[in-house]
Amino acid sequence: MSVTALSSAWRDWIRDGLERGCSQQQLVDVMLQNEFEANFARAAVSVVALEPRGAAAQKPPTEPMVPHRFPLDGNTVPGLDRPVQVLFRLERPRVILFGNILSEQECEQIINLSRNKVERSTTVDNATGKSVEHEARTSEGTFFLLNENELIERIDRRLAALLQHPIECGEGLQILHYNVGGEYRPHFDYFDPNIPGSKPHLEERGQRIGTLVMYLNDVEAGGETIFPDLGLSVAPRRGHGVYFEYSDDSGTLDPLSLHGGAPVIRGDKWIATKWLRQRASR
Ligand SMILES: O=C(O)CCC(=O)C(=O)O
Ligand SMILES: [Fe+2]
Repeated sequence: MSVTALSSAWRDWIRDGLERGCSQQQLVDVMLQNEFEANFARAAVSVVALEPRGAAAQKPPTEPMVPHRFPLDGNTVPGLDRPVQVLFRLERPRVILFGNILSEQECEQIINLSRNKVERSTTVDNATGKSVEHEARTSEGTFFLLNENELIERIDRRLAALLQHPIECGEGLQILHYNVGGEYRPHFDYFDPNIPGSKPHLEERGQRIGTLVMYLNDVEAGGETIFPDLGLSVAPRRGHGVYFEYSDDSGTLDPLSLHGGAPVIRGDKWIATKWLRQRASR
């Protein structure tokens, strides 16, 4: 199945690409790699190319994106290289639990590639924007660059098609490992625009707009992803992933997206997180 609807993220991506000097054909080629239908991709690029500059600023705020981004035929998401299921969906804020995003083997492979690389996790310092260790985040972690190897490339492509967001506008996969007692206390994933430390991040790639937390193993007890203000907790299950959004098309941030990783009670917990950004690196 091909993608036949243009999200605002793709529209912004086309506009940015044109401003950076990419040819229309280069942009169309990337869209084809991301499962867009050829005529649609060509039309979309030429329409955006004809829009007056600064149109983004004049665009009226639109409704928060709605689940039609995931055209459902039955309860699986079509157009991917494996049958990803939708297990539950909350409309506002958007929270979707997907099943079967990753195979058992892919989960194992990611854990094995990460086991010797993980280091104590950090958080973004409010004042400086630098990464610092913090008691609120007692996990260890590592990153993969976009398309770092064949496995990560396959997964990044799948996630771009699933979330209908260009690969370049995603951050590299982050891997986290929590031992017993390890947790990530409730926090927002978006950069708080009122905090000086957010500035370099916002200038570089814009705001974060959504998060997909994928579970790489089953956890014997604890380790749920919790949304305290929604009264929602998601139990980790290998291959599943919980996706949530916190910024609508007009850039309004949603504090209901407060979330965390509850302490692991028994066993350990491995996750892979994909953060979506408004734009690619400049
Ligand atoms: O551990 C979890 O379930 C949540 C992780 C998380 O919030 C994050 O990586 O930003
Ligand atoms: Fe988070």
